[in-house]
Amino acid sequence: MTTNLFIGLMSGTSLDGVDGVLADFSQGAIRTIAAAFTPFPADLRDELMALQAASHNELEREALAANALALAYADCVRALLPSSPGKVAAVAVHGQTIRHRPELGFTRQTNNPALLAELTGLDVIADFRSRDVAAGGQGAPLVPAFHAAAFGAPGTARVVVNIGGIGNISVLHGDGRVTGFDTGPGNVLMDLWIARHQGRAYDEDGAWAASGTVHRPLLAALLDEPYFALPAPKSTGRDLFHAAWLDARLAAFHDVAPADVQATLTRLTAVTIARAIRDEGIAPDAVYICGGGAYNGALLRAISVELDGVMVASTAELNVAPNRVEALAFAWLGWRFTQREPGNLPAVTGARGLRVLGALYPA
Ligand SMILES: Nc1ncnc2c1ncn2[C@@H]1O[C@H](COP(=O)(O)OP(=O)(O)OP(=O)(O)O)[C@@H](O)[C@H]1O
Ligand SMILES: CC(=O)N[C@H]1[C@@H]2OC[C@@H](O2)[C@@H](O)[C@@H]1O[C@H](C)C(=O)O
Repeated sequence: MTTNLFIGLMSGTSLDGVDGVLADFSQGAIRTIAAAFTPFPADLRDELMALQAASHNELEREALAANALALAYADCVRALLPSSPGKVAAVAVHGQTIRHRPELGFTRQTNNPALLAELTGLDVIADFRSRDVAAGGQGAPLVPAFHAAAFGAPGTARVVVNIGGIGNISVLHGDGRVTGFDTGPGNVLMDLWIARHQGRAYDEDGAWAASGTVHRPLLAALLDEPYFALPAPKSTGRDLFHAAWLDARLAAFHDVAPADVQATLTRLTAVTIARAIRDEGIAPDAVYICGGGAYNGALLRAISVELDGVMVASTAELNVAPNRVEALAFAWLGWRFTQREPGNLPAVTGARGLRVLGALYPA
């Protein structure tokens, strides 16, 4: 019997591991049944990081990394299956973005969906972005359609902000329109800086940033990046916001203390998100944050300050834990694929039209 039970798997630009959810989309509802997180083994994380830029023998190394990635995805599926009340219709898997160049006509989410189908015995739906790019779109962000379905309230203007490695906003206008784009760095630069100075993967609750002071001239230099002023549709990734990008801008600021740099990078994320929201010209009832950045108290406080007077909360207020939203979005996109319903929003990605997103690897 076919069910509306889907597993969604997301491994994003933070390169921390795989977020998975088991969800039920019966009768138009969006219900999370279980969630799991499978961290990447250190060697896989290192290799996926190395594959973000041109390097030696990368064709073979990408293929091997894709195989290892499929093993991590299969582990996450195995952690979820015991919670399933019935047969899972499909696993919808994002893959790992290693290159995102829509302006050149491609985006690459490395993956081995055939191996994942083999390992799980389940239908696997993969490669959600390339059809939108083929239709002239950015292929990203894709979550706005899901944000509208899950968090939209007719007549109410809301903004949903995903703060992963990269940040992206979904603007749910009161009249039903949905707009959105990538704002720029989410956690990626903060993660990089704390790893370099303290050997930690991220700044827990933003405590290190909170111990420092924002350096205004450095903030201005960072905000000078042309990406921030580009009109939508636009999307970005580690292709632009990487260590060399940061180091080039820090070169003139050698005397700034590391904690002050962290405070400034945290403020950069807050300012770019707040400006993006303000530039949409709406007065939202509330701004809801999801993604790992929702667990960074210093960042949330900075966003509140920048959006003076607007309520800032996490999507937990809308009954979805912030770290489950993206995986749930891909489960939903998988369900849309099986219904042959479009997953993209041309107003967001710039594609020529609505498209069914994904490709099926049968069980
Ligand atoms: N307790 C916490 N305190 C501060 N930051 C946190 C915390 N938990 C998670 N994060 C941040 O969230 C990041 C992971 O976020 P998430 O899983 O949403 O990103 P992603 O899905 O990989 O990225 P993207 O959405 O760009 O594809 C971590 O790298 C870290 O920077
Ligand atoms: C190319 C790519 O992988 N983009 C990711 C990345 O991470 C956040 C932001 O940049 C967003 O554009 C997208 O992910 C989410 C899930 C999206 O497509 O909506």
